Amino acid sequence: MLAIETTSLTKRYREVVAVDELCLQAAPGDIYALVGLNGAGKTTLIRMLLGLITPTTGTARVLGAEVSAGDRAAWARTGYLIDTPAAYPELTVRENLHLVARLRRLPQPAARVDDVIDRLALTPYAERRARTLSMGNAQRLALAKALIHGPDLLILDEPINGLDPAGVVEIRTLLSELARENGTTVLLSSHLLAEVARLATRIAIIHQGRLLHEIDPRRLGGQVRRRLVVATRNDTRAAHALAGHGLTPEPGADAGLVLTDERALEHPEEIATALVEAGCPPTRLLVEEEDLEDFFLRLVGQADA
Ligand SMILES: Nc1ncnc2c1ncn2[C@@H]1O[C@H](COP(=O)(O)OP(=O)(O)OP(=O)(O)O)[C@@H](O)[C@H]1O
Repeated sequence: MLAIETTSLTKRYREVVAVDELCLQAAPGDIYALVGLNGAGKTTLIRMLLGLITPTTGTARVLGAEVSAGDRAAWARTGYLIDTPAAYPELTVRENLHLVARLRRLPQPAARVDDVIDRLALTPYAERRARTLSMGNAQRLALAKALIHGPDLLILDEPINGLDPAGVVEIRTLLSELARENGTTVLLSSHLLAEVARLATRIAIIHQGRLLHEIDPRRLGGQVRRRLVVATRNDTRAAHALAGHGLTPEPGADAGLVLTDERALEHPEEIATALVEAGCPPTRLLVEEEDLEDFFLRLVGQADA
């Protein structure tokens, strides 16, 4: 059974198509990341998955059941964080969490609250009023509320916004553990692409409401562009020598030469040897790889062209 499955899911607001015939699938234990420019449709998708808005056409299934507003069974197994972290400002962190535990009618609420405070490193702030929390700790409290009932599915809109670098690492570790050890499925949206590349098991690039590309980050290496950057003291001579070996050097943006020939990328040492033999040894030789950000911008740019 899939944790999330959408079939031609579409949401229109008058002339705006916020989500357009979207077909996505996330398996249990996936950390599925949605990335896209502002207005790409990520939040609209998340709201449909949570039953907060109804699709114009198409369907969404979550944990095996079609999403419908007010479905308590699905709500009991799902945790979510959307919009700005909302907590009762005058209540303490612990009181806020007790309230959620009571609303969800959890057995042994005090133990659950202690456990989630500990998991999210909120112990030093447990007796602080929510309004006095820093943005990062407010975000931790919001995550604690999403996690308190041990959900099978976590839906998180921008969960690492506002966290400091240490906080980002903590949340990454926590989400990875939940997915790996408990089989929790995590669907998240984020603009922090470097972080997404580390955390996610699948990445969906959403553009103008459509699924532009789906990536397995472990195989990103097979999909991104690579190039060999060579610097020498005499680029004209070096270019001539490399062309003599059947290669196609291009001038680099600043200086030096750029090669994209497969042979050059696989065997940069042959390039070094050829340049030494031609009397212009490399002062720099580096295989550069597009990162997720470059890859994302290139795909989005191509889609708009
Ligand atoms: N209630 C609404 N009424 C009209 N248009 C809307 C509504 N909600 C969203 N939209 C439009 O739908 C499109 C998708 O918006 P959405 O908020 O889902 O994007 P997003 O990918 O979450 O963006 P961001 O990264 O900025 O949060 C945008 O063009 C937005 O203006």
